[in-house]
Amino acid sequence: MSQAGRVGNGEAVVLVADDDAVTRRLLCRHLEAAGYQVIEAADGAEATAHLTTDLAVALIDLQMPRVSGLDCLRHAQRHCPDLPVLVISQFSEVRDAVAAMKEGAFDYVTKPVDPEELLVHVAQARRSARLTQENRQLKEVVGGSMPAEIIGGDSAASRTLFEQIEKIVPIDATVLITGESGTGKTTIARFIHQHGPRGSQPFVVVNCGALPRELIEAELFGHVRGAFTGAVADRPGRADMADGGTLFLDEIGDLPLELQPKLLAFLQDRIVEPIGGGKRRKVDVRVIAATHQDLESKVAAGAFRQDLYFRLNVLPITVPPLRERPEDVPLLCDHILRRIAGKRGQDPFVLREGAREKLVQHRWPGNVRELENVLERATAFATDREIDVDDLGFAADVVSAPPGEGGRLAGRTLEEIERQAIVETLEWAEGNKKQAARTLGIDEKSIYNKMKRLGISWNRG
Ligand SMILES: Nc1ncnc2c1ncn2[C@@H]1O[C@H](COP(=O)(O)OP(=O)(O)OP(=O)(O)O)[C@@H](O)[C@H]1O
Repeated sequence: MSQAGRVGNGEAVVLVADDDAVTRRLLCRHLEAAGYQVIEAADGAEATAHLTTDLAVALIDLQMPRVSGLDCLRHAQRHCPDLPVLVISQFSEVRDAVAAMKEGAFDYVTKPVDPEELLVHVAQARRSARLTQENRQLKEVVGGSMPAEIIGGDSAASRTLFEQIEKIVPIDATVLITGESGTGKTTIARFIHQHGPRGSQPFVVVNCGALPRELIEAELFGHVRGAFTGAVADRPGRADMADGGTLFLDEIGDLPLELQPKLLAFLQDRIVEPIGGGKRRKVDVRVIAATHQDLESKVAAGAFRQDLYFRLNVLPITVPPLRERPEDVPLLCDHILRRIAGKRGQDPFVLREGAREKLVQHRWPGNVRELENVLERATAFATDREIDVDDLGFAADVVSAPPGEGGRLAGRTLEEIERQAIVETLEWAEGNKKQAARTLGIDEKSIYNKMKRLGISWNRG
């Protein structure tokens, strides 16, 4: 059961999910009186069906049948990460509410809910979500104007890469950047944008791998009010926001097959057509796409359209993995260490010779991002300004053990075994956490939590 109330309070829509009809009605009445639109859900399953990015706030009771409040919260975090969730709990369940906050709930309200308090919480949640969203959008748009530095050039592989980039920069055509995770594809995309003819215009990112499939089209092309459940206002897409500048399609290999014809049509005529039949608008954007996947194999396997691949692959760039350009490691280390010290307002760190050698020899399955993480950690733990091998925190024996050759399990702690399983799977998945999580049979959030707990520094950002 769901119903919309009267429009007001900036047309903000609040989802109220509670199986207790009396409480639910009461909450709805308070919110409607304050001018909010309200959508009701009588259990967790109904609530998850209504969780969309167009909600302003979700109020979710922790104890609900079918799908628990905690699972609704998790669903919200996966599908609409910017949506603030307020959990409702009995006073006696405050511990659960606090646990929900640890999982990402914005705040909690206890039953019986005080109307004044409720409205304050909802207003705070909205304000905070708006700030986060604006911040992120700003970062994504103006991020293109923060100078992108590409360090390297001591290896033949990176010299060839730099020559390619230099040639591509002034040509205002579509670029396809391929390479393992963490090799610098996004950095190169920004660099090309900044130094090319559109450098003063926006650089707008759409991460096709991070967005749930049902949201990608709306993010790209926008939607009109009423286009789908929860689309309560017109919203422009990122292709619109990029007008005049560059649209960066990250993880293009993850674009679902059913959306590929739409992107192809857009690449052909640059016309943005919002979902729900809004006004068609021509935009002027340069497209740069990137992927860590082998698109040719995906085409051969029927998972990526060949015509789209050809449209994207106008100016191809392949970024070599760091292990194929070890000569670049010292340069990168100096650059990263300078950046870390600058950020912390400290004097530069010095890499001792042994540590430098170790870093050059490492295979870097997570590439430059892994190198950054290792150095961040090493500088945090170094007792003086000098970084030694021990500061690198390589669980060397574990990390370098090839998959399946980790030795006998008996005599080792579960934590060690878990750590090894994660590290090896990440290596195998070339740093791709989504893929590693899938292989390990856990969800993506769990792999992040486990990595944090076990101190594995393999962040993809
Ligand atoms: N050549 C380089 N010079 C300086 N910094 C670099 C270079 N390559 C990568 N980096 C740094 O490494 C990190 C990862 O780079 P980036 O995000 O561009 O990689 P990516 O290939 O886009 O990764 P993913 O596939 O995971 O999105 C960034 O912090 C970036 O600044």
